[in-house]
Amino acid sequence: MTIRVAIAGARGKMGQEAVHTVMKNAEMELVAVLDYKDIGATLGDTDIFPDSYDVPVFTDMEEMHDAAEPHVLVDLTSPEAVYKHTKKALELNIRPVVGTTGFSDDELKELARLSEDTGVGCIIAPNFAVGAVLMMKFAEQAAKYLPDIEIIEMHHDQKLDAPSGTAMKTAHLISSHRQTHEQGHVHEKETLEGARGANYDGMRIHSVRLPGLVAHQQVLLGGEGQLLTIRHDSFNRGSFMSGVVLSIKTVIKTEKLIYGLEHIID
Ligand SMILES: NC(=O)C1=CN([C@@H]2O[C@H](COP(=O)(O)OP(=O)(O)OC[C@H]3O[C@@H](n4cnc5c(N)ncnc54)[C@H](OP(=O)(O)O)[C@@H]3O)[C@@H](O)[C@H]2O)C=CC1
Ligand SMILES: O=C(O)C1=N[C@H](C(=O)O)C[C@H](O)C1
Repeated sequence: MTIRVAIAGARGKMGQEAVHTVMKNAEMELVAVLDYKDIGATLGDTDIFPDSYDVPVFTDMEEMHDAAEPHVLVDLTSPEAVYKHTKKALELNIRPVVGTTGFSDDELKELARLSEDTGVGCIIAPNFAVGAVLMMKFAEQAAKYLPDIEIIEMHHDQKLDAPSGTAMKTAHLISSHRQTHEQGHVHEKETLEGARGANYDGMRIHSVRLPGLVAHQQVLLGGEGQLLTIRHDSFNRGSFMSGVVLSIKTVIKTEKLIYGLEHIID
């Protein structure tokens, strides 16, 4: 069966890479693009893609569903749009593969419930790069032995959400093996607000935003006289594409919400 794929956010940095990836994949067909702006009738009408990319563009998901009948919606948009898109897709029986970050815990719970109720599979992957998933898993394991942890995530300066979805997911995984405890000195006091970063169960998360960066994270685990640093770098957005392809192929066989690529990689 050819998997009929739609992409939301196709004009973006990740979206462009995903468009080319799906177009090149023999097991998939890019049948539609969802945008919120009028960018022309097809992707080829934009300056970004070759004229030959005659993929229809829709601004309404229901219209897209009726006309293009996609099996999967890959969402690479913005924290503002993603919850609404994912919910709507589940209601329309389109399986979401979501790379967009910035969900609240309540939104994730609500989408998991909706996916379970409808039996429509959904994959939400805060990071599609296999190396990043390994970094998170290694940190999760190491936290059992070195529970004092600070996460430093570093991204390009166009990123809208902070902390990154990867940092949030890392903290979430680690917290399952680490007793909640405050770190640093009990009388510690910030003389400049934010100096100690965000507090997740006592773990600190620091977000760096600079031009030139793509996506990078270090997990620092401190112990008596020692420091373990687990680091991952994505130098380009090609690093995420094998995870996008795997997620599209997996979501088709899934009937519930899966949060994190670690649940689907071998
Ligand atoms: N899971 C993963 O591995 C990765 C996830 N990401 C995440 O993916 C998301 C996109 O990242 P990136 O490509 O860098 O961001 P970009 O800003 O480059 O791209 C987002 C695109 O989505 C468009 N967009 C915004 N709202 C809508 C909407 N309602 N419908 C359709 N399109 C919309 C934007 O259009 P306009 O600019 O005109 O508003 C833009 O073209 C982010 O949340 C980022 O954190 C990024 C890399 C890897
Ligand atoms: O915005 C990005 O670029 C990225 N976003 C994801 C995140 O928030 O973790 C994944 C990756 O870090 C790149």
